[in-house]
Amino acid sequence: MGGAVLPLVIASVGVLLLFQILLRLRRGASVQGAVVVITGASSGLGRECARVFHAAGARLVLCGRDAARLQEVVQELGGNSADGRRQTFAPSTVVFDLARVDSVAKAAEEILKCYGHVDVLINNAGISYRGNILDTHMSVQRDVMETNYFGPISLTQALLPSMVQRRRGHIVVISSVQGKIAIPYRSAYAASKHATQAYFDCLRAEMGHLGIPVTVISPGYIRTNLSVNAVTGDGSTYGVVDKTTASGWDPRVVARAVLKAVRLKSKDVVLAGPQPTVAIYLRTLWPALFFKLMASRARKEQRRKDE
Ligand SMILES: NC(=O)C1=CN([C@@H]2O[C@H](COP(=O)(O)OP(=O)(O)OC[C@H]3O[C@@H](n4cnc5c(N)ncnc54)[C@H](OP(=O)(O)O)[C@@H]3O)[C@@H](O)[C@H]2O)C=CC1
Ligand SMILES: CCCCCCCCCCCCCCCC(=O)OCC(=O)COP(=O)(O)O
Repeated sequence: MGGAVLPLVIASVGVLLLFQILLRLRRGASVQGAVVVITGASSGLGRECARVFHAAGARLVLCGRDAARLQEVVQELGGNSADGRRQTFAPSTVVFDLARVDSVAKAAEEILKCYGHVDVLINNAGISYRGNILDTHMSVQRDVMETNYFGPISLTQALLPSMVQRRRGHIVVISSVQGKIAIPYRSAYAASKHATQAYFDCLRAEMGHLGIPVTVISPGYIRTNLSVNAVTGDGSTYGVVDKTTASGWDPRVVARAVLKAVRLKSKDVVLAGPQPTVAIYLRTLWPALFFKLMASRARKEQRRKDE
């Protein structure tokens, strides 16, 4: 009996490893020719997603507030071309401010006019925040929520009926590790990302029987302009490249992971190192310890500011 255990364990580990390898090798559905809308495509992760999805043959609709910066991306990606192996397409652009809900419905109409339908919507645009709650204007709390939450959900709800009608489509949202754990001095940002996680989890459940997948992607720090563009408690721009941002993941790596998640129709993806990943588990499994660690982090940061 004892002699049979070892081979059984070895065989089980072997099967598990094989399963892991097969999971990694999965490529999923192609995005060749798919109509992919990317918000916040003028910089950072959105711009890298534009590069990656363009190279994979997607027909892009790039969105942002700044027409000139979007045109730079279009110029860089180039016109229609076919190299025998893959056809790529010149992107279209739609310029609008996600924080102005009235402009979002009009923008959705414009987006639909580009190709008549949308296959994948990537809600990527967002803004971060730095400040303590005591000194933060209520208007800042609302503004961050408009850009990061109400904007993306308005665009999603405006494009969803055409997806439901076609029984085809895929909704993706770039949330953050801070959609799963709340860290000090990020109230507006973490709250907007927690709301995002909740809304798109509800949407996934509601769209399940209609065959429209919903993917929530939660990255850790990425090397972009997010901290430079962040808003502070009085509404001014933070304007600093934080060390955490500067030492974050390469946006090209994150963009490739976004493409993979779209191809595999993944439901929920965390793209972060061991610390944030452990913190996410700790928040659920040992909340008392997590809260202690966050309080200590807040004290340290306050001391640093006071010095
Ligand atoms: N960088 C990081 O460490 C992390 C980032 N993320 C998330 O990744 C996403 C992309 O951010 P990232 O690339 O890092 O930051 P960037 O600041 O480089 O890019 C943000 C993009 O969002 C667009 N944007 C901002 N406000 C609005 C608005 N009101 N209306 C329309 N577009 C807007 C900007 O376009 P423009 O100004 O041209 O209008 C810009 O293209 C965000 O949702 C962010 O929360 C998640 C985890 C970590
Ligand atoms: C290996 C043992 C680890 C023990 C775990 C201790 C808990 C450590 C706390 C870790 C907190 C991680 C916070 C990560 C935040 C993050 O990645 O945010 C991503 C962003 O959205 C960045 O936006 P920001 O504007 O804050 O730069």
